[in-house]
Amino acid sequence: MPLDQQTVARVLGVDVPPLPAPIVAVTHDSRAVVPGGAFVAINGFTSRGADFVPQALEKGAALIVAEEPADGAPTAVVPSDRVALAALATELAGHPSHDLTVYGITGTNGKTTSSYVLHAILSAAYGEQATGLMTTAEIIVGSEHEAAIRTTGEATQVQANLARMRDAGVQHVVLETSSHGIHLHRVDGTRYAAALFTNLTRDHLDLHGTMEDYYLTKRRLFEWTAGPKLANVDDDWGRRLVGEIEGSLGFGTADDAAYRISGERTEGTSTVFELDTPGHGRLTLTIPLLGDYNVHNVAGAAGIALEMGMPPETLVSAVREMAQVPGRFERVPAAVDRGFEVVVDYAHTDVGLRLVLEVAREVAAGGRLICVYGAAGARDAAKRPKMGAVASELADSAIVTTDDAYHEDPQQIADEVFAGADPANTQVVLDRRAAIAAALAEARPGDVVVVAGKGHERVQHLPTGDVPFHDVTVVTELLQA
Ligand SMILES: CC(=O)N[C@H]1[C@@H](OP(=O)(O)OP(=O)(O)OC[C@H]2O[C@@H](n3ccc(=O)[nH]c3=O)[C@H](O)[C@@H]2O)O[C@H](CO)[C@@H](O)[C@@H]1O[C@H](C)C(=O)N[C@@H](C)C(=O)N[C@H](CCC(=O)O)C(=O)O
Ligand SMILES: Nc1ncnc2c1ncn2[C@@H]1O[C@H](COP(=O)(O)OP(=O)(O)OP(=O)(O)O)[C@@H](O)[C@H]1O
Repeated sequence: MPLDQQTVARVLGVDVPPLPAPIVAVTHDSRAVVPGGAFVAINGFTSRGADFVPQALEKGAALIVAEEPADGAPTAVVPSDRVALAALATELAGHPSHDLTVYGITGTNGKTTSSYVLHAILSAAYGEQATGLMTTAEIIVGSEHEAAIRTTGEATQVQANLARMRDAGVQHVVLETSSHGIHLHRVDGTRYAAALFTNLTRDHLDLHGTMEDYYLTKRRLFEWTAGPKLANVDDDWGRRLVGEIEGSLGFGTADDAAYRISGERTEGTSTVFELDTPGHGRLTLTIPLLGDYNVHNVAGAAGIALEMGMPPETLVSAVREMAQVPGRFERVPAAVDRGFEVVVDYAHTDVGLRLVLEVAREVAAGGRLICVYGAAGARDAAKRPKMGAVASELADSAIVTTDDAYHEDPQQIADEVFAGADPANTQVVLDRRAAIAAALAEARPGDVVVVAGKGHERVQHLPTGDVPFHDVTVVTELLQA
């Protein structure tokens, strides 16, 4: 609903200049301004929103919102540009989270997988049309799927997607909530009904500086959530969270976990485990996913579902029937004819890489394990040599290649990765397609090739520009060629 001057002033908590007409839209991007809309000029990491005010005015902006007055433009001066953006976006969208049940999932690793698992459980219980999902991989509204750009979009996108879901009749929404999302106020104005914390390991220190700050940022999701809150108590930070936030429960293998995992075993391509629950006794869950970490991902999602009142029978059948998660230990069908396995996985930290290679080693049984991987540019560089060390330790043959280099030199990144690797089993092939081709050429029946780092992604960000690249598609093309 358009916002008149009085409403804008109330929402922002500051004086607002007279408006020619109620504000119809809000954006932080001058290129996306519509006539009669508000432009929030954000002081960014790389540029100043203030520099784009003339463009916003040219496009018909009726109001500028900024931390500093903009010369010659009607400006509402606010204490925080990003807080203001979220407040206006939420008001314009009509506070959609108040009409929805929103499940927030945070943590360093496992957010996307846990989100898909919870979405699958909710879809089984309430029907596909009643559920929605916002993750790194996709945005799902009922039966419509679209590729996502980021884990947690800007507040304008979050609120617009929630509104879209509400208007389409969706009732239950799983919202993957990154620490960037929390820190940069992208989820302000979202009311969470339940929250899940998967774990915390070193990542994103370029934004947070310290692990303590990273933790405190994620903790805010639990502070905001009145309903059920579950954290992984096998993780020290998760344990701390349960201790600090009243009403939160633990899940994991630890004896004191409210939702306790035990008896994990692999049966073919499935994993079976027991989940002791506070309200429904012991459940046996069979999941089409491999690896300890996926047992944790399912246990957390299952705990949240049960805490929210899901019948246990629905949960048990939902996780058994759930589909593969895009780009998470995704097996490429075209490889099966050749007698080996190619697995595409989103692991992009040393911790993630270790986990996926350990599972792949089990799948390989007596075969060789070949790993193609790289590290992203413009992100925490300290993990690069660690990834090199992990790949050399766990794979028989490792090929360092280019991930998303962004503005960084791919050779420089590869050198930093290689510095931690064992040269005896590691080579560098910078071109990602050529690296994958080299790995496939090496593979023999019984081997497992892991292509790590990009998972579901369909674009590679290079210093020379963005190019289409989807690991599963490239592997399939190379195998069919
Ligand atoms: C580090 C980070 O999060 N950066 C975000 C930040 O960028 P920024 O502050 O540097 O923006 P900027 O480029 O300096 O521009 C400043 C302002 O000018 C505006 N502008 C810019 C150009 C123009 O022509 N007109 C205009 O109005 C921009 O829209 C922006 O509002 O604000 C921008 C707009 O608000 C975001 O798009 C941008 O996300 C970038 C694309 C990004 O890559 N973010 C990643 C790191 C991210 O958020 N990842 C998390 C975590 C994923 C995980 O868990 O691993 C995620 O949730 O996806
Ligand atoms: N619970 C977990 N603990 C540790 N590692 C995990 C866990 N779940 C998944 N992983 C590893 O991390 C990779 C990414 O998984 P997933 O996409 O579910 O996490 P994410 O938190 O969404 O990541 P991102 O924030 O980067 O989008 C997986 O491919 C796997 O290697």
